[in-house]
Amino acid sequence: MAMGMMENLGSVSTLWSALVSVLLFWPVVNNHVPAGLRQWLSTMVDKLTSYLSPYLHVTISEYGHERFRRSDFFLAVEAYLSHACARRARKLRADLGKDARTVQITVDDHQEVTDSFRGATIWWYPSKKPPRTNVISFYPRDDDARFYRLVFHRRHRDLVLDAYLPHVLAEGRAVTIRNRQRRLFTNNAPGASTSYYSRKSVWSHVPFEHPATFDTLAMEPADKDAILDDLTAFRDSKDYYAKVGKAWKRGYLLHGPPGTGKSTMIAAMANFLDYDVYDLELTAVKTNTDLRKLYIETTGKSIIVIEDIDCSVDLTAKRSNDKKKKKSSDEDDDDKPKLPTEQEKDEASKVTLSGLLNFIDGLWSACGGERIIIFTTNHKEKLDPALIRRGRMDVHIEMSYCRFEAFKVLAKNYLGVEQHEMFVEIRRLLEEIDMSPADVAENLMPKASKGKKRDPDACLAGLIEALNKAKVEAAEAAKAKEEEEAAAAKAKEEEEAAKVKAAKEKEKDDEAAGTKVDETVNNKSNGTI
Ligand SMILES: Nc1ncnc2c1ncn2[C@@H]1O[C@H](COP(=O)(O)OP(=O)(O)OP(=O)(O)O)[C@@H](O)[C@H]1O
Ligand SMILES: [Mg+2]
Repeated sequence: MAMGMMENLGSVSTLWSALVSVLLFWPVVNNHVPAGLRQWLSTMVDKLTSYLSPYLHVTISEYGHERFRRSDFFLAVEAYLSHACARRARKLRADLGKDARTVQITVDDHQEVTDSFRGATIWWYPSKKPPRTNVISFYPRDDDARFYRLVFHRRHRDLVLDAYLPHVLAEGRAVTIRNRQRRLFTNNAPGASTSYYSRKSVWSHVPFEHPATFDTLAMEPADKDAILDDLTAFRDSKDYYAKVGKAWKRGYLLHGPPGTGKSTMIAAMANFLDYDVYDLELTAVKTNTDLRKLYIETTGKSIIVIEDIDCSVDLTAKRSNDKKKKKSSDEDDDDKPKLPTEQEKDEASKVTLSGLLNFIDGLWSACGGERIIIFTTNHKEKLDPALIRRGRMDVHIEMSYCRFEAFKVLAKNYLGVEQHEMFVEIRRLLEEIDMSPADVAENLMPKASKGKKRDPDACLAGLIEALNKAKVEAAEAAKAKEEEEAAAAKAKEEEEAAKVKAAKEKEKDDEAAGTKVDETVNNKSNGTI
């Protein structure tokens, strides 16, 4: 920021600057004086105007201290002005947003806009550095860099510098976040490179446009409210996490049978929190180092997801093998340093459980905050307890089969029906039959092939039919299982009986053999054979 006098804003400052321009800048603009004299004149103008004018100005440059990166402050001001003041401007600029879909409206260069803050009036003036025709710049941006200049009365100096500018920064950032196109990142796309040495980004992304929300998510209302409360508390707890010295992150484990809404829940969470989603495919990560790099390249306000964690890497087995290996090497420990074997080298270059634990909560989690980590699995019991203990996976959410309350949400979403006479029957069936919300939803969809319009009666009748069919199938499956178990038990019983019989026969044979030996011994002692 540079402070000094302003030339052309506000009624009083306009007068000053017009006067100054006419008297002093005219020859400068026309290049009628040599460069050295021009600079001296310019300095004198600054001194004179700052002495005489009651107005101060602050300049916010597009490239700040960094030559290749647009200053965050500049971007925040741009967003703030578009949001708060553009309505009052007469000249606007329209650009294509970063996502190349939305139109971004900003205040045009040289277009004055006014803002007021706690009784103070502030004039904003977007502008552009004039090109320096006789200078060849190494940095092309030097010649077309834009800047914002704000002008205010000097009696508001403290208010503007201490309160207004921080307010503009915070508001501008909030607007940027609200307007941004959220993204779905993946490490398993052709454009992404997970190699540590590659210069390419390790993530590639597409716009995140999943329509799921908590309103459309079918689950018990009490469970849903508990999750919403937890997410809200997390989002608003920046200060709390800082106070207790914890990285600002939270882990969720979503477990349950297929089709119960785990992936849908993740999308609903991302939409609720307005976060990006990083879909981490562990099987595509070669080493722990690559895993670390992936973590470092995630940004705040994001959800990092590892789906089907039990299938991704055989982490449990690896750790127990490691333990066994360690034990056996301890046993024949002869105090000699050993070089790693080829197999050990190979193991070291893979993603291991400890690598994943580091990923979740190690040193690396210190870089930035506001991240949610979600694992999903169909088999919670297969996971290593270390991976899902509280503190890593803070909340365990069981996604279960569709019961009546969840069904009501689906009926409302899919059919627009909140009450129906068939609900009583459906409630009874759902209480005794395990059907996933995905299957229930499928039955509520109109059958396109029949070319029918969405008819709630037909859809609900179809669901009842499907539930009854599932009931019969479940009964048959249970009967078959029972029979299988009975057959297995019978086979085991027979096996046991055969074993007992064989043992008895052996005993009998042994006894018979023993009598024969006794007789021989007796005969020997009597002198007869
Ligand atoms: N609880 C639910 N609420 C609303 N829709 C659901 C729910 N569960 C499943 N669905 C519907 O079923 C489809 C499949 O659900 P989803 O992919 O979320 O299941 P999942 O639990 O992730 O399954 P998997 O374990 O196989 O990954 C979704 O597209 C959604 O339309
Ligand atoms: Mg899923």
